[in-house]
Amino acid sequence: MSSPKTIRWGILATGAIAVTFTKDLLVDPKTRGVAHVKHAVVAAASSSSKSRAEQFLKDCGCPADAQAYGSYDELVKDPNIDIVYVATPHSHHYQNAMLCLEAGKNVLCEKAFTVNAAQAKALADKAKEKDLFLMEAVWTRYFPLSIYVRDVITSGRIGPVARVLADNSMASNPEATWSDGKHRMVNPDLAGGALLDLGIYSLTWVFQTLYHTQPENARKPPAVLAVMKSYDATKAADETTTIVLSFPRSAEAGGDAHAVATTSLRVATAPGGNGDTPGIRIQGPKGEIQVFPPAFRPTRTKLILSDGTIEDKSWLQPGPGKGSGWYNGFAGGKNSEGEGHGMFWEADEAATALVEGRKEGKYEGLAESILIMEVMDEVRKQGGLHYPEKIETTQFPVQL
Ligand SMILES: NC(=O)C1=CN([C@@H]2O[C@H](COP(=O)(O)OP(=O)(O)OC[C@H]3O[C@@H](n4cnc5c(N)ncnc54)[C@H](OP(=O)(O)O)[C@@H]3O)[C@@H](O)[C@H]2O)C=CC1
Ligand SMILES: O=C1OC[C@@H](O)[C@H](O)[C@H]1O
Repeated sequence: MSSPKTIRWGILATGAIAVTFTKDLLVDPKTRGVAHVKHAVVAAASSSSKSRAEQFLKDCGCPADAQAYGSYDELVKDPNIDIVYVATPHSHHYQNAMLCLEAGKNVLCEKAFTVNAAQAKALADKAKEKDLFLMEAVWTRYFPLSIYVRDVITSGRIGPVARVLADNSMASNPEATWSDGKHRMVNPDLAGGALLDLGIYSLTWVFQTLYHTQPENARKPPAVLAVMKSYDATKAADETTTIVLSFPRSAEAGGDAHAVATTSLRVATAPGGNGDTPGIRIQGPKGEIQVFPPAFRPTRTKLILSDGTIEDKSWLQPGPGKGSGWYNGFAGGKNSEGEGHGMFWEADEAATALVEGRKEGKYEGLAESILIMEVMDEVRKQGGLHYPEKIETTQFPVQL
């Protein structure tokens, strides 16, 4: 067998998810049965200071020779980097990813990909022009759990999917948790609110089950009906959003399919713990697949068929051994002992694409990311949610 190809990563920003992702990059891929690629963290940049980038590299346990930069401009000029992971707030993704692409760097960019579809399209066009890899970091799509769910659907075990109910909500007590309104979850200047941060996962489940499982030539954009409630403290970022979608389908494929995607910062998918309440239900005439919360990092599925079959599966993330006790950068629970976080699956896919010369992610290409942004644009239009022009613009560069 040939030796694994090493992909060299640069980390753009040093916040909570950058820490989680970088620690996952450092897990030996063999612990999850991956032998064809390896990851090296060769640099990180902080817009705040070089010393912050140095501290980040140290805290994550990166090799001592990894380079620290005090600006993103310096990072993208580093010739030793194969791909940059963009981990800034949504508001900044467009400017930061464009900076990378203009500098000739491949990009894995955190979700939500951009603030709107026009920005997503502009990034896709730039990646194409420069012949670079570009992928939205919707990590959940790359989990073995998600692959299993899509396989159950395409194998026809529940029949043609007729309806999907998908929720990703957290009772965050926002007035107390983010009382000054500056946090990215509620700050309109950072494209805050439930939809772009959490609702993207509800839509991810809808799209990966109702859209991505269709043959490419049969995939059609859905009709969308939405309501939004704004968060009182800002009157701008959304607190609760509810979306009804109808996917056109041929009669042979089961006819039109419906979905309800919900998200909230006020109520929880499963109050009192992730227990026995499925956050996602994928329903067909022969049964349903349930996925248990949190929607972004589920570890349990239940297939219930009308013939009495029940397949209850646990999907703990593999990891480096007992008691790693890693920091989990967000609400929703701690990793179990010895587990990795699960962000390495998307990193493996990005690395594999680079090795194979592919320019897009396998389980969510750019056209699908753009379509989901178009759906979110429509939801915001119907719900009356507008972000400041400086973060909606496709102009580049703009100082944010
Ligand atoms: N996939 C997942 O599970 C998760 C994804 N995310 C996504 O990752 C992104 C970042 O989230 P998270 O890490 O929680 O956010 P943080 O606020 O913890 O970190 C964001 C980082 O971006 C940089 N930054 C640059 N400009 C700004 C600015 N004006 N305001 C705030 N930060 C700025 C800062 O790094 P520096 O100073 O070093 O430049 C900051 O530390 C978001 O898009 C979010 O949706 C978040 C959580 C989980
Ligand atoms: O992507 C995410 O998943 C987990 C949430 O806690 C976080 O807010 C969000 O950005």
